[in-house]
Amino acid sequence: MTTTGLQPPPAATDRAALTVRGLRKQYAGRSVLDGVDLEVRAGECFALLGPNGAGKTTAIEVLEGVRSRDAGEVTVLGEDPATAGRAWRARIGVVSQGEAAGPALTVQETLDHFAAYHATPRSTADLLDAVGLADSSGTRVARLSGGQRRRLAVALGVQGRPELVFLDEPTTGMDPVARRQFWQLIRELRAAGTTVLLTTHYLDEAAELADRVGVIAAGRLVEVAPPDELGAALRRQATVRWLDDGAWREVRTEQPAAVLRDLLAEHPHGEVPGLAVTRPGLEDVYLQLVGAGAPEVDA
Ligand SMILES: Nc1ncnc2c1ncn2[C@@H]1O[C@H](COP(=O)(O)OP(=O)(O)OP(=O)(O)O)[C@@H](O)[C@H]1O
Repeated sequence: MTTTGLQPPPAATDRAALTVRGLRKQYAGRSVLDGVDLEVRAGECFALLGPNGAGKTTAIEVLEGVRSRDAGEVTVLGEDPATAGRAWRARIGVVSQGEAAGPALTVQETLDHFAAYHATPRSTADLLDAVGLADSSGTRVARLSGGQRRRLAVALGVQGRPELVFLDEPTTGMDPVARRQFWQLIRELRAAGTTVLLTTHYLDEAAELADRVGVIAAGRLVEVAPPDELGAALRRQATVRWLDDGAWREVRTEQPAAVLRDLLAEHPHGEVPGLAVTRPGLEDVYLQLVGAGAPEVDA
């Protein structure tokens, strides 16, 4: 695997790698996906965020062609995953939440074994390096830690040089070093033009890797935007906080400078005690979008 140094990644193209229109899915009459529309461009890294049970895995499995849908149009690399054949499957890589390999083989044997299923597999040595498993190549899969198993799953998912790779919570259980190693792998895949669709609960991961983030809640995509533009209306709101005779005062405003001017005019000879101006970060915005407990933003 080659490293990309400090070169910027190539821009995603205008060509769609996948499109989803009106995707619906129910389990036992309970709606999990309630009309999802989504387009991921070729070469793009797209992160799907959402709380537990929001339907991320269901959506990704429909796109992988391993789960049926009740309604909607889905096109992935030009084909409907529900009917696409082996040639199409060879063009996608899958890292699911489940176990990716049997327990009896070693890491090296596992990668060598699955290499035979691909026309032009990445070399086992490169994969071991890329996911940081070189020192564990002789370890049986049964003896790997949870985080090491995730690394092996990631290696297997990208082994066949897929055009499009689906990663469902790829870094769950990984230690911070392994996560950063994984991030580097994703940057390298993206630099090579691979389209990446991942789900994650880590907002820093989405911010670090994704060109765009989609937030799914109550069966719908409630917002799609680049990470630093997510919840733009919410982010415009600043909170000005200060101590007034020992009691905290707080004002939410789109014009914090005006509030500060008034405050400074009231304190001509000294500091405003406890003064702070903050804006919501990605986590605050996310919590607002999924309706989970962050403070309301006033107009
Ligand atoms: N095979 C199934 N049969 C019945 N219900 C299911 C099935 N698979 C998932 N569900 C339910 O559908 C909802 C969405 O599940 P899904 O796994 O797609 O969510 P998720 O967003 O991936 O969650 P998490 O972040 O916890 O992985 C959940 O309430 C789950 O219990």
